[in-house]
Amino acid sequence: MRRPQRRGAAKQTRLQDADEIRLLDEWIEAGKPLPGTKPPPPSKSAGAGPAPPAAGEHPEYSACTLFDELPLSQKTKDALRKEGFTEMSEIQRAALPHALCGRDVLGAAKTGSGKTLAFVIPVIEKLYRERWSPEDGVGCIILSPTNDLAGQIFNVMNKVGKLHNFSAGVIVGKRKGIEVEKERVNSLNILVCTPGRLVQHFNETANFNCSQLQMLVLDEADQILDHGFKSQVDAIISQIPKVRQTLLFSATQTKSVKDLARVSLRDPEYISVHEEARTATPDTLEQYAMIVPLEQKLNMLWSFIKRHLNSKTIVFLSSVKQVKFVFEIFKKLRPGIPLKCMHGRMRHVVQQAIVADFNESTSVLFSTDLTSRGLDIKNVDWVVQVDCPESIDNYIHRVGRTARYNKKGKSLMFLCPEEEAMLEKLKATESKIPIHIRKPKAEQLEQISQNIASVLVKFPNLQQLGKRAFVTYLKSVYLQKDKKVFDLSRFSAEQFAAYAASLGLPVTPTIRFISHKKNVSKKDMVDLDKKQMKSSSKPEVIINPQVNSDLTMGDGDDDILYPKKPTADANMDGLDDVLCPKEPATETNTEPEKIIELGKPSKKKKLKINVHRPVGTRVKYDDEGNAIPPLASVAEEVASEPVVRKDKISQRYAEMLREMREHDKEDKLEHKKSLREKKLQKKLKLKRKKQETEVESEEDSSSESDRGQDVARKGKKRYFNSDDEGDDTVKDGDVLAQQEALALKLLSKMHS
Ligand SMILES: Nc1ncnc2c1ncn2[C@@H]1O[C@H](COP(=O)(O)OP(=O)(O)OP(=O)(O)O)[C@@H](O)[C@H]1O
Repeated sequence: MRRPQRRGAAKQTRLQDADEIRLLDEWIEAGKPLPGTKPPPPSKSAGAGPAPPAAGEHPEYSACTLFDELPLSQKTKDALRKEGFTEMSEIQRAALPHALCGRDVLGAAKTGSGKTLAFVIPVIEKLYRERWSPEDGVGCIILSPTNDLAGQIFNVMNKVGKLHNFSAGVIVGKRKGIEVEKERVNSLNILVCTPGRLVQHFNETANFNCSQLQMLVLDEADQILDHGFKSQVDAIISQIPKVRQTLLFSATQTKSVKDLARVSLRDPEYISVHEEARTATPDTLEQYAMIVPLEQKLNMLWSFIKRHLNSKTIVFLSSVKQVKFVFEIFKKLRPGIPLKCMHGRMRHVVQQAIVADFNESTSVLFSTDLTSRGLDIKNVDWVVQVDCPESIDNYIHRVGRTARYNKKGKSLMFLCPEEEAMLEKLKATESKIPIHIRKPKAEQLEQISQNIASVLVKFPNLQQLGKRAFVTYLKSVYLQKDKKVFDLSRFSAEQFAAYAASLGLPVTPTIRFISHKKNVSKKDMVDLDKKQMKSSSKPEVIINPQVNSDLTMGDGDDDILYPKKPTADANMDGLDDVLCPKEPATETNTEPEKIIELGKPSKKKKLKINVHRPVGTRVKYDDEGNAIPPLASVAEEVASEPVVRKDKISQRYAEMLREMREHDKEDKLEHKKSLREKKLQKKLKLKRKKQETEVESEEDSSSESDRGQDVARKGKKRYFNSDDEGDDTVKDGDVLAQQEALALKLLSKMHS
């Protein structure tokens, strides 16, 4: 019962579709723009909505401004409206009318201007009007240079084509799951893929057939037609029909006839909507460049991030190793904002997760050029190019990750003084890049080399990564084609050493590939390594004095790292956001890990006194608590002279001798004085005693007349007192005679 009903509904739909397709074909044919024409500037009434066409009437669509005014299927229009796309961008207005009527298009427009819809819509409409069904196999191939960009295009395709019945698939990543893919690839109508993976299917998948292909699209066409993809693109072209529609899009389009001949374009419409524009980059983008010595780049990057904690930032570095190293190190130092990293060595699912996460959060994404093209991430505030872009095109694509689709954005590029030729190229009139030079003050830089060195001590595997980051950076410069900009021979051995030190490395890694260079001799490098090995395990950063003085030259208004409060003037020149960024995010831990935590644990040590210390080797300390070796305090701090000066030492010895003699003299005088005092005391004592005796004898003589019984009593007593002096016995002679007489009397009585 239900089956006939369903069949009936399907038939009804088919009939409706057929009617719509017939109408669309007529409309497209009747209103198609003349070859080589551009749409006129949008009229003031644009956006008011389409006037309903009268029956049988086919309104002009080559000059329209709304998607609804285009000869598109109702399903596509409905999907576009649901996704919020109503008004067309410039490239869409210019490219869609030509593409819809089946012409080949070579489209160029600034980054973030909506090129994706300019090719996705014609793809869907073409297959719809050709009444393509799943059984018809591959009808369209879209080539993208990277997995992520292919995924992004596939998502747009899904949104715009969600009401249609086509099957579409994204073919990217590694070989994992390829067997399942081989079984399904022939039933997909639209393939979004990287060139390599498509060639793989041509080579390995039985019955893989693209003989019915209607359309070939190359996004980032200049890159896909470049050397890197040459053999793959040639292989693909050889496998697909010559009669097809071809669309090529990029922000930096190839004009090479050779390239175009390879993809056999037929009378292509060259649509470059911003050719006459004042700038090659979005008008809403503010662009800055700073001259930063190689060894100061990390300090500068750290200082920038610390001062823009509320900004979503993409940081471009030139190699995977550098991305990994800077990401890991900064993560350990904790700037106070979430950090992410992205490079080609990650699995595709991980890349997807990172992009999705970065899309939603305010964070810093360290990346290689993997994300420099096409990636459409919401609300990126800053693009920072730590390493010089390899070309102007590369610069345009990198900065194009911000200021997308009329949104504001800013970019900052660090250039080594040796790479200033790139600045000249960018500033050349034909480049059309309005870039401003900013000279940061030296005090704006937070020096983090020592902190990095401490992290490396704690995490030896990071030291290995640091070495590799150092080597791969130099290698990437060495391998660049543009020698006017990239020339390692302009760097001195000292600069390499300072750069290594800025990465926290204790010694400069060996750089074999530049040992043959003229002005960086092998001897220089070896000498430098030896010097560093001898001097200390913590390398010192050598700052080029010329560059350092340049850094201090900036005036206050150039301030990117130390933004000021907005002033009327700042607002006038559009620098307000640079000068006064948003308040830092409130993070629980915004401070970098202390060096102590990163290095060895700090324990309070007990003060030990070395009793076995040889005499004269006592350690002295300066005002900041640094140990001074004996006699070092007399050394003069003149870098060009010997640290310890002999004449100063002998002068100091003479002074010490004079001081000692003076002390000796004083000591002797002191000693003499104390001796004299002791003698005096003794003398005084004797004198006092003598005086007392004299007083006593005077008393005796003065009372001689009254003595009577008292004298006898005193005499008796004094006699037995042996302590009395001799003089007294003489004075007591009478008493003795009396006693002798008494004794004789008693004796005679006894005998009788
Ligand atoms: N007509 C439109 N209306 C509103 N938003 C649009 C429109 N067209 C495109 N956009 C939005 O503009 C953003 C940039 O579009 P898209 O990624 O296609 O730019 P692009 O020109 O391909 O940039 P790139 O050169 O960097 O690859 C996307 O977020 C997209 O959704």
